[in-house]
Amino acid sequence: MNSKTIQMPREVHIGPNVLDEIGKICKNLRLFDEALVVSGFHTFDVAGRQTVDALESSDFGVEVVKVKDASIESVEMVQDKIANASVVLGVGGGKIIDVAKLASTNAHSYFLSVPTTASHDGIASPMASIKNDKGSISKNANSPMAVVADTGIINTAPFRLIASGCADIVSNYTAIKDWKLAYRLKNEDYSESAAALSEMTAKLIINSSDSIKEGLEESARIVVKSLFSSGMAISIAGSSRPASGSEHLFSHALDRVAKKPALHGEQCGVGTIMMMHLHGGDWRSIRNILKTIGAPTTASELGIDDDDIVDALTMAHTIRPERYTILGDNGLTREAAIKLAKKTEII
Ligand SMILES: NC(=O)C1=CN([C@@H]2O[C@H](COP(=O)(O)OP(=O)(O)OC[C@H]3O[C@@H](n4cnc5c(N)ncnc54)[C@H](O)[C@@H]3O)[C@@H](O)[C@H]2O)C=CC1
Ligand SMILES: O=C(CO)COP(=O)(O)O
Ligand SMILES: [Zn+2]
Repeated sequence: MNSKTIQMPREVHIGPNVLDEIGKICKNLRLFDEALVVSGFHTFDVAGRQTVDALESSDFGVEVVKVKDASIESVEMVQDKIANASVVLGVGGGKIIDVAKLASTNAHSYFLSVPTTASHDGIASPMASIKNDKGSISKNANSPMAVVADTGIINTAPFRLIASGCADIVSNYTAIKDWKLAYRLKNEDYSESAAALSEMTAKLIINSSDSIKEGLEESARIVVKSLFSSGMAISIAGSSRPASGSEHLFSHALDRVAKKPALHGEQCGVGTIMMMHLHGGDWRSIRNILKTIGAPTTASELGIDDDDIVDALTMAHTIRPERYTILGDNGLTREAAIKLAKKTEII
């Protein structure tokens, strides 16, 4: 039996105003002197400035770099700025955290994940989804040393972002079905524990769907903890397989074809409805759960043209050819894609 290394965050700080403690958190982790804060242009105002102030009040020298996308160029730009920083902090949404995560890995620096929204399950995972002109590449990275999730800040984000995070978790259902299929048909490595954790996390969100409401700090806390658990399933598996299957391939394809893509989790949620149908599962219950949460369930709710949905369905299998899913090696024909999207009332 070959050996396996599982990386997980050492600490998770979750609650209102934990961001004010980030300087002390870094010192307790034996991180000193210089820090690099990576943020988005908007999220710097949301939490980046506050992060800098808290670090400086703990005698850190702080440099700031702002990025706008999750491209390899952004990763390299951040990497070049790490220099003497003992720690890199990603303060923002999924793209910001992924860029900071991969840049710090490449520069052999420590990384702290400071999510400003609960919209994706990359806050604690050891993966970074980097975009290129062909789509999205899931790259191995180091898990964050710590996650500092200020639910006071996360709770003030537009509720659409939290609903998107819930949809990203619900998508674990079809991801696991695809993973089991690849295990049976292609003898792909499969982890029962990672799959069980991933499915349990999705079940938790489904069972809480009635109580996840806008403006409730408790809702933000429930979703952050679920996103964290989903990230742990990715850690145990050593890949994004427990949380990323055919529904994610559809979302990554949409990112390429849509004029204005929706949020990652929103697209994955709609993809889950259709892929659950392909798996012969209860797609209507997935749709009802997403409706209860307040996540999109149709092309028009995503703000995406019907043709783009069909185009993304027909090219999804090409996004990551090595990842076998219900889409098979040749994917959907255009006619089958139209039929699927209509049957599930996406278009
Ligand atoms: N590495 C991993 O394991 C995973 C990575 N991902 C990646 O994460 C990305 C999706 O992340 P998202 O956060 O959904 O999208 P995003 O990072 O593209 O955008 C988030 C948006 O929300 C805004 N925002 C963030 N916090 C806010 C706040 N408190 N108030 C107001 N606005 C706020 C940001 O300015 C930005 O416009 C995708 O690239 C996806 O591939 C998703 C899941 C797992
Ligand atoms: O989005 C993810 C899990 O929710 C990561 O998946 P990818 O590996 O498809 O980028
Ligand atoms: Zn996802």
